[in-house]
Amino acid sequence: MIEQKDLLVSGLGDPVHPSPLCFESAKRHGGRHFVSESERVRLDITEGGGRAVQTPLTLEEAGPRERLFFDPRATTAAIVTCGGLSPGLNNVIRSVFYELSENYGVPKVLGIRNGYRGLNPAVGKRPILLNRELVEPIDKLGGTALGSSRGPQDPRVMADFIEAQAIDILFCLGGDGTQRGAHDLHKELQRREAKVAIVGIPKTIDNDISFVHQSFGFATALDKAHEVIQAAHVEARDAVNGIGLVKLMGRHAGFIAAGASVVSQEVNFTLVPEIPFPLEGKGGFLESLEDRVRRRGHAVVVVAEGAGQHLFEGKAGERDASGNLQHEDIGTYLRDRIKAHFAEREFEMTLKYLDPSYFIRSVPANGFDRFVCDQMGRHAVHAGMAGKTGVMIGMEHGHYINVPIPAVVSRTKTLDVGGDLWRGVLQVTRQPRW
Ligand SMILES: Nc1ncnc2c1ncn2[C@@H]1O[C@H](COP(=O)(O)OP(=O)(O)OP(=O)(O)O)[C@@H](O)[C@H]1O
Ligand SMILES: O=P(O)(O)OC[C@H]1O[C@](O)(CO)[C@@H](O)[C@@H]1O
Repeated sequence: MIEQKDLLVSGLGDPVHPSPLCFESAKRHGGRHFVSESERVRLDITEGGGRAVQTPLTLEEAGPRERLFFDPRATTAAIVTCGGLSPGLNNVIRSVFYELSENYGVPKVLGIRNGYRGLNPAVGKRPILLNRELVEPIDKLGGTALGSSRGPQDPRVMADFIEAQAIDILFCLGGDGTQRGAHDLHKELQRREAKVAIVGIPKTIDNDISFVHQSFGFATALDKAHEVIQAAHVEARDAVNGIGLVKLMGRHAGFIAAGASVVSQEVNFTLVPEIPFPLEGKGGFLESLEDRVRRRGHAVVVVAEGAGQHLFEGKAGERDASGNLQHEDIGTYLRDRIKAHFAEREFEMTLKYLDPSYFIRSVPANGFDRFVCDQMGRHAVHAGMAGKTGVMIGMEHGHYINVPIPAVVSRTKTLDVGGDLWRGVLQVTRQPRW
């Protein structure tokens, strides 16, 4: 259960060391980066009896602080990347490294190999000492220079390793699972009264992490998904009664499918996890698709990985190493159902199925994401050096913020089906309002 105290940003102790950053210069540019502003938001938390209550949460603006908890010259930091890939991971690693080593003067930054696995010496590779030569070129590359993994590690074993390596700050780049792992680790270190800062940096192309308006990698994923949708549109348009069906990632949330549909403007049906749709019958997906093809000669359908799972009820899905439910493959299922539907009606049709899943997340970050990564990495360093712990860098209302991890993982962000993005999708697709 989340307690009120979990909703406050934890600190390791009094920050006593003067910061080497130039605050006068920051002030001349508006001072926004070091004046801590806060705002009130409402947070849904579930208490004992499953009652959802609304609790006000004070958010703290991220940014450099005048006094630090750690003496930069005596600090050891480490970076770990976990979960699935996302464009921009290397950019964040680079940004964290440069902010630490060049702006704060931290002498030792370790790269933890292959996610939390690298914090368990029994199964993981040894950390690498990051240096300028290694880190300098990685921003041009997709993936993560440190490697990643899924699957649990014992927080006690990880805490032992962190203490043995004398790591003062650990930056955990990953999705909601990674942030949960970071929280467990933070709790274990707190229990030991170890002065180690755990700072999360949100990573997901799915954009489903709370308190992050737009996570890094999402914009790049939209660019790539858009290219594939354009291909599907051209194929559908130039065939006789052509249908282009594109499956995109999005386990719990339809942000990629919805965003890419709006970017493309050529999509006629967008199917997302948040809105169960009727497959058959009048007004259902198949009938509506047939109607569209009869009227316009072609159609483009975008389906998110987590959509339509109600169609598989009763089937027990498998789980990955981290415990994430593996969805039934809605893409190939729809492909086969669409073909069967048109065959039954003896309605000639050509269907092209495109599944660009890994293509949209393994590529280098685009310009916008590179910018977000740079800022996120630097804010994470400011938080860590100030001794903030159990926090993740978020972004709300145009401000980077330090958010307590329990608040982050207390809810999953999903599409607001009454919001602007979904309204945009409905306008673009003109699909039925299921
Ligand atoms: N509830 C949890 N408690 C502690 N650790 C967890 C939890 N869930 C996941 N982890 C750990 O965090 C790491 C990454 O988790 P996971 O594979 O779920 O990816 P993720 O961070 O959610 O990213 P993605 O969005 O790509 O799925 C794994 O090592 C996993 O074991
Ligand atoms: O094949 P993997 O690595 O498990 O990744 C697939 C998952 O990664 C995600 O993109 C999240 O990072 C999900 O949308 C998807 O279900």
